Order: sequence, then structure tokens, then C-alpha cells
Amino acid sequence: MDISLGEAVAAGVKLLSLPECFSFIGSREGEALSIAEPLDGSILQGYQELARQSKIWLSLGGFQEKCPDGSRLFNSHILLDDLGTIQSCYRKIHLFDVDVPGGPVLKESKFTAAGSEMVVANTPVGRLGLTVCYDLRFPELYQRLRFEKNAEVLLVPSAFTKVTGAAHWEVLLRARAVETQCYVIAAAQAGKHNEKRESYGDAMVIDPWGTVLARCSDHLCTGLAVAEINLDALNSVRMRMPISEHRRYDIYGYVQRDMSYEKSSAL
Ligand SMILES: O=C(O)CNC(=O)[C@H](CS)NC(=O)CCC(=O)C(=O)O
Repeated sequence: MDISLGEAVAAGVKLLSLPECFSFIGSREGEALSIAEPLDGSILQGYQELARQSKIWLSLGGFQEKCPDGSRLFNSHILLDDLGTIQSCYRKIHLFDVDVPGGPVLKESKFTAAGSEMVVANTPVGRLGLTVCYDLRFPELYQRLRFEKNAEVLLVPSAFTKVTGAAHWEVLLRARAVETQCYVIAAAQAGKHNEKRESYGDAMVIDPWGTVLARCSDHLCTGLAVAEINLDALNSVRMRMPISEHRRYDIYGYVQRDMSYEKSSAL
């Protein structure tokens, strides 16, 4: 963490995104619940201090946030500003209860409670839409973040399984970027964590045309993918192909334009 943070600061990075399980990845069932803390606990305070010292925004995907009654956790994506203040907290709404073909059987809902709200936040790199990992498979969420809440940059911090990552990771991320005309920033866990868990890796940043601008393609190691978010380029893509105007809101029904979110964006 310190190494990548130092590298990021040296590279002039304004916002650094860390993957799901950035502070802890469990090897035994229920372990995550035993280390879970509320948002004002010491784990997050440490990251707040790092953000403050480094004057950098941090997107912390997949924090094990203890629910108020202590019985479960939320899989939370927290956004810290460059003063270390918590700006937003998104709680993962789709839980991964899946028997992965040729991979593990995972039942996230056993210890995790699902969130129920979409979250966007204005930052120096544009208006962010916060999501986590398995959410990536549910395009309605991204459609609403873009067409209802006017997101410009979609964040998908993840710990994709090796099997599903190899089959679906890049195609899903690029599809979300193209169909929303948003930047996509997808931080990713990589490599073998323990006997049972292995993550696919391949963190990447994608532009609104679907081009992969930067990636950590060595699946076995950690690293930093750095790219520029250019909102002029984003607006040019949107103006030339105005899908937000061509959308048949009248037919879809479930995706309504909320004009209060129309105004952008970068702080
Ligand atoms: O349990 C933890 O420690 C942290 N949470 C995760 O790793 C989550 C839930 S098990 N993983 C995913 O959502 C993988 C999705 C995925 O791989 C896919 O959609 O293909």
C-alpha cells in the first residue's frame, strides 16, 4: 500500500482506487466478520490519515463494514477526499452467492447484508458512480448511474475469481464503458490469497470509447495502472453519439432522467 501510494503521488495521481478486500482478505469462513469495524473504526482512520498526508483521494472498494448490531457486515466502497474526510459510502447491493463452474462455491450473503442505495459523488476527476465487483454483471445499475444520476466515471473495485475473470472481466468492463459512455476504473485483487482463494487481477482503466488506457496485466503481482480522465474527451464522445437523447425512456420505464443531476461534475 505504501509503495503504490508513493508511486501514485509521484505520478501526480489525484484519485487512487484500491480493490475489494483492500485491507483484509479472509481464509476461513466468518473471519471477515470478526475483523469488521464500523466506519469510525481504526482501520479506516489509518486510511484517512494516508489520504490526508498524501493529499490524494482514495476509493476504497470492499471494506468490511460492521453493521450497527454487529451480526453482519456490509461490503462497502468508501470514498475519502484529499483531507481524509469520508465523502461517500456505497454498500454493495448484489451479493455473490455463486457456484463457480470449475471454481469455488461462494455464499457472500452468509455474513454480508446487501445495501440498497445507489451512490454518486463529485470529485476533482468528475462525478463518480460507486459500485463493487459482482455488481458489474447488472447493467441496470450502471445505466441508472449514468442516465439518471449523470455519472462520468464508474468505479468497480473487485476480487473476481480466476475462472470468471478469465471468461468475463474485460468484456463486461468494456461493455459498461461503451454503453454508458463513461470512464471505468476497475481496481482488482490479483493472485493466490490462500488455499481456497485466487483472484484474476488485470486492474484497468477504460475510456468512454471502450479503449483500455492502462492495465496491470501481470496477473500475479501488484502494481499501478495510471490514466488521465479527460472530461472534454468524454463530452465529445457523448455529443457525437447522443445516446442519452436517443434512449426510449418512455419504453424502458425503469430508467428515468432526473434533471437535478444534469449539471456536472468536476469540483
Ligand atoms: O468475500 C470476500 O472476502 C470479499 N468479497 C468478494 O470477494 C466478493 C464476494 S464473495 N466477490 C465477488 O463479488 C466476485 C464476483 C465474481 O467473481 C464474478 O462476478 O464473476
